[in-house]
Amino acid sequence: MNRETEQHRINDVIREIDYKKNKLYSKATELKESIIGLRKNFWEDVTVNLDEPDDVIETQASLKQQAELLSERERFHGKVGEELKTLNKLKDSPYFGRIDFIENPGNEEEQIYIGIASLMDHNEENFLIYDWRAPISSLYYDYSPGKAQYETMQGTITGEMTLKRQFIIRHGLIEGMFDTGVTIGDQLLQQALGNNASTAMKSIVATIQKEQNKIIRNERSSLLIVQGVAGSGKTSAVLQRIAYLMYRFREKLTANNLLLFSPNPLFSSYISNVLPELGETNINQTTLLDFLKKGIENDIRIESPFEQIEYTLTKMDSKDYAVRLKNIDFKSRLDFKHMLDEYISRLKYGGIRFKNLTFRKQILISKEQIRDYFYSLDQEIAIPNRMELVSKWLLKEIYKQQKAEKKKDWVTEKIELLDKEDYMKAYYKSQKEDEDDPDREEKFLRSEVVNKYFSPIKRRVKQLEFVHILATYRELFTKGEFEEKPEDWKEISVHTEANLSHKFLTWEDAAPYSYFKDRLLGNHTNQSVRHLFIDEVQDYSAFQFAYIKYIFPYTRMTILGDVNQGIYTYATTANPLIPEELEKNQERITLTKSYRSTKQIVEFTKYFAPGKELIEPFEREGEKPKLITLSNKADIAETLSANVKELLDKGYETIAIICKTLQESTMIYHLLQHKISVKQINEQTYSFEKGLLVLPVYLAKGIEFDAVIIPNASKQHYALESDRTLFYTACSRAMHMLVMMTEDEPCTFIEQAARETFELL
Ligand SMILES: Nc1ncnc2c1ncn2[C@@H]1O[C@H](COP(=O)(O)OP(=O)(O)OP(=O)(O)O)[C@@H](O)[C@H]1O
Repeated sequence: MNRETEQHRINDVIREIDYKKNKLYSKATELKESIIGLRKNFWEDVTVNLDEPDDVIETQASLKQQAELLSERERFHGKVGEELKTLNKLKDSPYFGRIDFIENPGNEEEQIYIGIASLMDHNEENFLIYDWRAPISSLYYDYSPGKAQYETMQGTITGEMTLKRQFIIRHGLIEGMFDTGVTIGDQLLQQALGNNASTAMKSIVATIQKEQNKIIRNERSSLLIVQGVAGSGKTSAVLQRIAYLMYRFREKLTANNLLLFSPNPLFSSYISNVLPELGETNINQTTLLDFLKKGIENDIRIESPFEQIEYTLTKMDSKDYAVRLKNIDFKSRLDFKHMLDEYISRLKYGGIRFKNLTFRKQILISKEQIRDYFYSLDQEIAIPNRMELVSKWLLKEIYKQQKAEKKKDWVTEKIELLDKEDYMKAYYKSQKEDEDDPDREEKFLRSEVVNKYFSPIKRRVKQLEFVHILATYRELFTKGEFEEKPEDWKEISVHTEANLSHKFLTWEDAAPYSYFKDRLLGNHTNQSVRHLFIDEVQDYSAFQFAYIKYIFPYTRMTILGDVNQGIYTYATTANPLIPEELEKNQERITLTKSYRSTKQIVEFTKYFAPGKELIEPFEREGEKPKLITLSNKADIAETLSANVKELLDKGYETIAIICKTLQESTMIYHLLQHKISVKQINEQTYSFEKGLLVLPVYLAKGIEFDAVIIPNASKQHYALESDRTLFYTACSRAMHMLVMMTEDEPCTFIEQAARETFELL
C-alpha cells in the first residue's frame, strides 16, 4: 500500500470518526436536556408527604430514586464527554502504527492499525483502530517482521508479521511513513528524541521499546523492580504502565486505586500531562514528605529531604555534623526498626506516656489515671486495641463530668452572653422537650453550652490524642536500654533528644516516628490503593521503604530508580533497588539503553557513572560536552551569560544551570539576575517555564533540559567520592548539550572520562 492508499484509508476512518462524533453529540445534547429538566423539576417529581411515618419513608425513597436518576445521567454525560475528547484526538491522529499479521495455521493476513484508543467500523463489527493496550498491539512493540507471537487470556497466539509500518499523522494528514526492518522504531524515535525538551513530559506510546513494554504490560509480579540508567525511560514506562493497567482492569480499577510517589512537587506537575494525553484521568500523586506529614502532629516540624541533603552538603563545619551523619546512617537502617520493635514490645507492659485531659485549665483526668487504666487492661490485648478501650472509657468519664459541669456558674455566664439568634434557636428546640418541666428551656441551654465546650475534648479523645507519642518516642533515647545498639548510640541519643525537645523531626526520624505512632495507635494500613508506583526509589532509605511496605501490605508495587543516581548518603545501605533476594512473584527488570542524551553525552558520562550497570547510548548525534576553564573568578557571570546566549541562539529552549546545592544556586542566581532573564527553582516550585533556570541537582531529579550548564565542576567543589552520584545526575539531565565550567582543576570524575569524549575550551 502506498502513501496515497494509506491517506485514503485515513480519510475513511476520519469520516467514521465524524459520524460517531455526531451521534455522540446528539446523545450528549439529549442527556444535557434531560439533566436540566430533571434538576428543574426535581421537587415536582418527588412525592413529599410527611404526615405519617410510612409517608416519610415513602418520601425518602422517592427522593433517593430521583437523586440516583440524576446522578446516573450526570455520570453518563461525563462519560460521553470523555469519549468525545478521545474521538477528537483520534481525528487529529488516528493511529501511529500498522502491522500485517498472519495467524497460524493458514489464516488470512490481517491488517492491524494501532492508535491511542480503539475504534469500530460502522456496523460495530471490525476494528478500524486497535487500542495500543489491546493484546494484539503488543506485537507492534515486541517484534520486527518475521515470526511473532502475543499473549491473550486464551493463550499464546503465534504467526508471522509481514509488515510493520509507522506513521506520523497530524491534522488527519500523513506527515511521515516508515516501514521498519530489524530495529524498532528508530526513525520515529530519532525524530521524537531530536526535538527540544518540553516543560511537561510527553507520552511515548508510538515508540515504546521492547524492554519498556515488558514493564508496561507486567501483570504477574506483586513487586516489580526496575533498575534503569539515566534517561532509559523509567518514568515514561511507568506512566504508560498506569494507562495500561487502567485499561486492562477498567472494570475493577479506578484512578483512586492507584498512587504514585514522586520525588518532588516540580516533578509531579512535570508528568501530569501524560495520562490525560493518553485519554486517562490522572491518578493520585504524593511525595514521601507530604505522605508522612499527614500522619504526624501539626505542631511538630518535619525537616524535608532537601533540607537534609543541603545540610549534609554545606554544613561540614557545624559542630554536630559528624553525629548528624551517624544519625542519618543509623535511622535509615532496618536495625533501627528492630530496635523500635523491641521498644514497642516492652511498652506493652509499661512506659507509654499520656497527656492530661484538661478542661478550663483544670485537669479532668490526669495522665497518671489514664496510664493506670491503660496498664490495668489485659496485657494480651494489642496496644492499639487497648487505646480504643481507653478512649471509650474516657468518653464515659467525660460524659459524667459534662453532666456535673452543667450546674456550674460559668455556664450561667455563658448563657447570658449568648446572642439572640442562638437563644431563639435553643428556645425553639427546647419546646420539643418535656412540656411539664418549667425549667426545660434553661436546662436545654445549659446542656447546649456545656456540649459545645466539651466537644473539642471528645474529638481529641476519639482521635487518641491523649497518648503522648512524642514523649514516648523521646524516652527511647533517654531511657531505652538495648543489648544491640550502634557504637555511637549515646551521641545519637543526645542529638535526637535535643531535636525532639524542640518538636523537630529530622528527615531520617520522620518515617521511624510515623511507624512508631502507627504501631501504638493502630496502623492505618491502606487497603484502597491496589497499585503503588515509586519513582526515584534509590533515594528511599531501607527504613522508609519498609515503612511503605508496612502501610500498603496488600498493594502491588512497581518501584523504579537508578543506583547511579542515589544522592542521599544512605543510598548504599540496603537500597530497595538491589534486594537481597526476590520472592516468588517478584521480578527485576534492568534497562541499559539511555534515550535522553545524545550519544556524545552518554559516552562521556558513562566513564564516571557510579554503578557497575551497563550504559548504552541511543544513536543520536550531537556536540561533545564542553569543559570551559575560567581564567579568573570574575569571569563566571560573563562566561555563563555568554554561553546561555549561544545556547539560545542555537535554538535550545530550556537551559538549566545545575548546581550542587541550593546555596550555590542562590549565589549564581544573584550573579545573573541583572544580566539575563533567569528563574530560580526551590522546593516550593510547582511548575516551570521555558527559558533559563537555576536549581540544585536534587530538585532536577527526573527532569530533563535541552542544555545543562554545570557552573562549577572543579575538584574542590565535587571533592568527595560521594559527590559522584550528584555530578552524574546533573550531567545526565541534558538532552542535547552539556557545558561544564571550572576555575581550576576539573573534578576527578571529568578526569576519569576519556579525553576524546569532551572538548576543552
Ligand atoms: N520509547 C521511547 N520513545 C520515545 N522517547 C522515549 C522513549 N523512552 C524514553 N524516551 C525519552 O527519553 C527521555 C528520558 O525518559 P525518562 O525521563 O522516562 O527516563 P528515566 O529513566 O525516568 O530518567 P532518569 O532516571 O534520568 O530521570 C524522555 O524525553 C523520554 O520521552
